[in-house]
Amino acid sequence: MLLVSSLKPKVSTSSMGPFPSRVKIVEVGPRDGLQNEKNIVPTPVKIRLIDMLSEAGLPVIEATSFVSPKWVPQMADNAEVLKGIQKFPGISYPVLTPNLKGFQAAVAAGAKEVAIFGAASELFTKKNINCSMDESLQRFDEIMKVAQATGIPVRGYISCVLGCPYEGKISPAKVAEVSKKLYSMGCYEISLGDTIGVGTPGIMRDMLSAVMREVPLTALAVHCHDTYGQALANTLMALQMGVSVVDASVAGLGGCPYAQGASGNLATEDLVYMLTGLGIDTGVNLQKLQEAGTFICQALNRKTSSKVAQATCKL
Ligand SMILES: CC(C)(COP(=O)([O-])OP(=O)([O-])OC[C@H]1O[C@@H](n2cnc3c(N)ncnc32)[C@H](O)[C@@H]1OP(=O)([O-])[O-])[C@@H](O)C(=O)NCCC(=O)NCCSC(=O)C[C@@](C)(O)CC(=O)[O-]
Repeated sequence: MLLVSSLKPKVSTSSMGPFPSRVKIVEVGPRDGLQNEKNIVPTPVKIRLIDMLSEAGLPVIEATSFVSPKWVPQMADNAEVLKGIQKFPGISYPVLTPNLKGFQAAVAAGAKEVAIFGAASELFTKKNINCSMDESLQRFDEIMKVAQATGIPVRGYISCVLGCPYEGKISPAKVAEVSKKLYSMGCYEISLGDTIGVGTPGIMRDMLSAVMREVPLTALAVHCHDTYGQALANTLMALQMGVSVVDASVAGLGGCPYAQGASGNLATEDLVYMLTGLGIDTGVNLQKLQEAGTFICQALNRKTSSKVAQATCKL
């Protein structure tokens, strides 16, 4: 016979409130989803994908990144992509900028919002953007000063929040410290990335509890990769703790080229399906989103990683 005490959840639920009534989905497929693709995706395909995602009603679509083309050749057509997409009213099309050079190129190509990207790991920062964490913050500060002077909102990413491919475990205190720095610098939102998808809901809870002491909940987003099949569960934990901004990638595409072992992001289709089931509003049309997923998978000659798309596939 099972004792009642053994049925008690091990995870404390003291920090959990009701789910948010609305969730903002940040679609990262065109950038995070494609950046690791070996074969260069034709620019018109990238543009069509973003237009289809706009038609599906995603409120934020990360369009590309203004990084070194030697480091990430797939994003070398950043200006053409940004200039070529239809800009739907009410939808933001942010781009990644690692330094002032990238920021200036992005603005010249018409970017109205950018994202800087740091990490809670010294080794990952070196591998990803070739500098120390302190140097990265100096570069971000340079971007922030010009962005604030020109009225460009800046989002901040922190990678490796639940584990690092080079350093292993990352303490919640470290993530909280970096989050506080980026928020104090002026980032309007901090996206917490489980870059290699090693986290579990308990670790997510501990990390978020620490970050929430430094940054208002309304300024936090989660960005989960699905390497160990935990992305949806980790996201659900974040939602239960009050986070209302979630990054996801159509068809579950994605992965950072400088994070060994990184696999795809949480599939946007699966996220929308779960949120709809919970009665949480996203403004996204699942049917149109799936059409975008089918389009990009056909273009990449790839099977979708979205469970929802697999389940509803007519073939
Ligand atoms: C940061 C750098 C540029 C430093 O790279 P570096 O080699 O140290 O840069 P440098 O300043 O010494 O310059 C070297 C060359 O790059 C050029 N350069 C310099 N900056 C730029 C720029 N912005 N755009 C275009 N070109 C640039 C520069 O002009 C020069 O050109 P050369 O004289 O040799 O011809 C490089 O390390 C880089 O581009 N890294 C980007 C890596 C990347 O994109 N990673 C993936 C995104 S992060 C991610 O996926 C995680 C996330 C956000 O999704 C969240 C999560 O899941 O955790």
